[in-house]
Amino acid sequence: MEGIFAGAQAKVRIPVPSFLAMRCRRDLPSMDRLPGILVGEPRKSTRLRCMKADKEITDGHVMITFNHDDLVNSVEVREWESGKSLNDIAAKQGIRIRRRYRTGHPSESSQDDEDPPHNILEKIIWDKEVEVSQFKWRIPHDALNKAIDSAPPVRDFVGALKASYQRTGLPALIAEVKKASPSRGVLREDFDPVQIAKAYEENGAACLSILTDEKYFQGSFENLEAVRRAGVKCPLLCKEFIIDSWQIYYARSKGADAILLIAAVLPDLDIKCMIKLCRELGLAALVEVHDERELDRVLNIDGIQLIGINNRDLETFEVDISNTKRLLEGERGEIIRRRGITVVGESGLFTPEDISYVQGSGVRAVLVGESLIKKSDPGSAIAGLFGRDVSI
Ligand SMILES: O=P(O)(O)OC[C@@H](O)[C@@H](O)c1c[nH]c2ccccc12
Repeated sequence: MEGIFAGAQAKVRIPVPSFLAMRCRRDLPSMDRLPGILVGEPRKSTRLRCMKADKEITDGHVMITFNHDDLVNSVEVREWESGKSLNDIAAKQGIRIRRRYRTGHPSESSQDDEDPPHNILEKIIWDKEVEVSQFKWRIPHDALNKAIDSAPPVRDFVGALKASYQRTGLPALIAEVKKASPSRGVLREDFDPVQIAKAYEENGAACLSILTDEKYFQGSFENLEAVRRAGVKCPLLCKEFIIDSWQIYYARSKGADAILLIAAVLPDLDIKCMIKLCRELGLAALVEVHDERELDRVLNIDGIQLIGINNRDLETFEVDISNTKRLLEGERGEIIRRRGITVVGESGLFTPEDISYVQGSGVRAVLVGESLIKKSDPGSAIAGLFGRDVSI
């Protein structure tokens, strides 16, 4: 595989997703986890190497054009070229979640035995790495491309949130279709995702969030597809632990209108490239943060429209809704307002007081699961959550 090097002002076209690269090259360096950006043998050269856009790889394939400078100047690329591992690079950005496979290949040694997962989020990610690598081989790229071609059109997720806020004067609701969670166990036994989705829509939800992780949340991509096929008009967020651009294509093929990117898991360059990919596919990206450091990282990335502040610490499960207020105070809140970024308050919202508390902090949308799904009638629980009927 030949590397290409572009001159100072040239554009570098990079094939995404990385799974194609993985099919062509088995000797990828650890950085192949970045979404299709870094391939080749960086240690042998100080020059940036990108995969040559040859026909076999690019046929019928979405290409993303990166400004050459974006890549060369990226800290990750420079560090990678000097031989650092992805986990080291991520750790320098304050990311505590480590990846399981140092080389990116499940066939090679993992760190399970020496140093098992430190917390539940890390465990979820390690399992997800295995799951995604298996899926990628099972669903060939051509099939995925065809599925995307025949997928229903993307709806405007951010537009739906803004319209709802303007209509009601209350934070727009992203109602979560969630059967279970690792922190709370099974939330609802009689779980019919389509029925619940319709009830949420009828009762004023602006958008829906559909859990697709099976192992920890008892969700599925079938649920996402079924809700989309049932004619629900609310735009859909695919609630998945995304670590690879392949998953974004997959979510799109199943009818998602938006995806979630978790800053506690993804290095900056992953977030940048995934956002770019979302734009190419017409998807919205909800970028989730939990603390100031993550928010600062995300605010340094161009093109972010939607930031989620999770009140739940995914490493410890502790929930504290004052987290939203703390993060939006001062200059950070100012920057967000100036840029017109929509902030979503996530998790632990149960009462009209909770809603007005986060609204007062600057939130224009809320993501709510447990407090609705546990009620005998989740649809009519929406009016109870907001203190009034928000469907009119
Ligand atoms: O059920 P709650 O406390 O209302 O939370 C909903 C949502 O915020 C939560 O499910 C969530 C937020 N971020 C996540 C990331 C992965 C899985 C789940 C989540």
